[in-house]
Amino acid sequence: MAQTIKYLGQEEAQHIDEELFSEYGFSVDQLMELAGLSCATAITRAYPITSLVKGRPSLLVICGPGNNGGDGLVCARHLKLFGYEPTILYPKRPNKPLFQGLTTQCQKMEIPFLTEMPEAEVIEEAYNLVIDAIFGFSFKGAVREPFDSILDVLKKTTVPIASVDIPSGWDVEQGSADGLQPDMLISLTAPKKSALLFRGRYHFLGGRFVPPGLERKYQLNLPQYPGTDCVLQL
Ligand SMILES: NC(=O)C1=CN([C@@H]2O[C@H](COP(=O)(O)OP(=O)(O)OC[C@H]3O[C@@H](n4cnc5c(N)ncnc54)[C@H](OP(=O)(O)O)[C@@H]3O)[C@@H](O)[C@H]2O)[C@@H](O)CC1
Ligand SMILES: [K+]
Repeated sequence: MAQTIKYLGQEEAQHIDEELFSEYGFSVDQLMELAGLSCATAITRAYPITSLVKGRPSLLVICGPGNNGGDGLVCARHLKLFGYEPTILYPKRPNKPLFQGLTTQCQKMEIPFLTEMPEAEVIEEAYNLVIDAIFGFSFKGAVREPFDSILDVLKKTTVPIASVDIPSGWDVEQGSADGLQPDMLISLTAPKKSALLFRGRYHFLGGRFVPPGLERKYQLNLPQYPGTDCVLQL
C-alpha cells in the first residue's frame, strides 16, 4: 500500500530548503523557476482560460518580500506565456539581483504592476482569480504592514484565491481560524502541516525536483507525478 505523504513542520521545511542548496547543488533561481512553473501549470488545470467568467482572463498576483514572492513573479511570467492576463502587486521589493531580474522579466513580458492594493469591490469587478504569493514557510508572528491591510482586503473578496505553498497569514503548522480561505493551495516540495486544515477545492503538489536521498532522509513519501507532469492533484 502506498504510504501517505508527509506534512512538514516549519523547521523541517526550512532544513530541506537549505539542504537543496548546500548539499544537493541547486541554486535558488533554479528551484524558484520550477516552483513558479508548477504554480502556473496547476492554475491552468484548476482554472482553464475557457472556464473564466470575466470577459478577459485577468488575474491579480500579489507578491511578498521573500522567496514566496519570487515564486509569484515566476508564476505570473509563465501565466502570461500561457495566455492569461496577470497584473502584479509587489509592494516590498528586496534589493537583490534575483528579484530585480524577475521584476524586469515581468515588465518586459508587458505585465502591468499596480502601485497600490485595489479595494475588494474593484478586485471582484476586474479579476477572475487572485494568486497569493505573499508569505511561505518562513512566515512567523503577527502580519506586519503593508501586508496586514492587503490580507484584510483579500478576506473580504469573493474572488477565488490560489495560495502558493501556504495560505498567507496562516501559521505554517497551525493554520489560522479567521484567516484567508483560499480555493486552491499549491504545496511546493511537500505540503506543510497547516495544509491539513485547507478546505478549498483544489490542492496541488508542485516542485518536482526532490532528489531520492533527500526524499529518503525526510521520509517524504511523495506520490508519483504522472508522466512528465510538474504538478499532481492531491
Ligand atoms: N525548497 C522549496 O520548497 C522551495 C521554496 N520556495 C519558496 O520559498 C518560500 C520560502 O521563502 P522564504 O524563506 O524566503 O520566506 P517567505 O515565506 O517568502 O517569507 C519571508 C519574508 O516574509 C517576511 N515576513 C515573515 N514574517 C512576517 C510577518 N509576520 N509580517 C510581515 N512580513 C513577514 C520576512 O521579512 P523579514 O522577517 O525579513 O522582515 C521575509 O521577507 C517557500 O514557501 C516557497 O514558496 C521556492 O522558491 C524554491 C524551492
Ligand atoms: K502564499
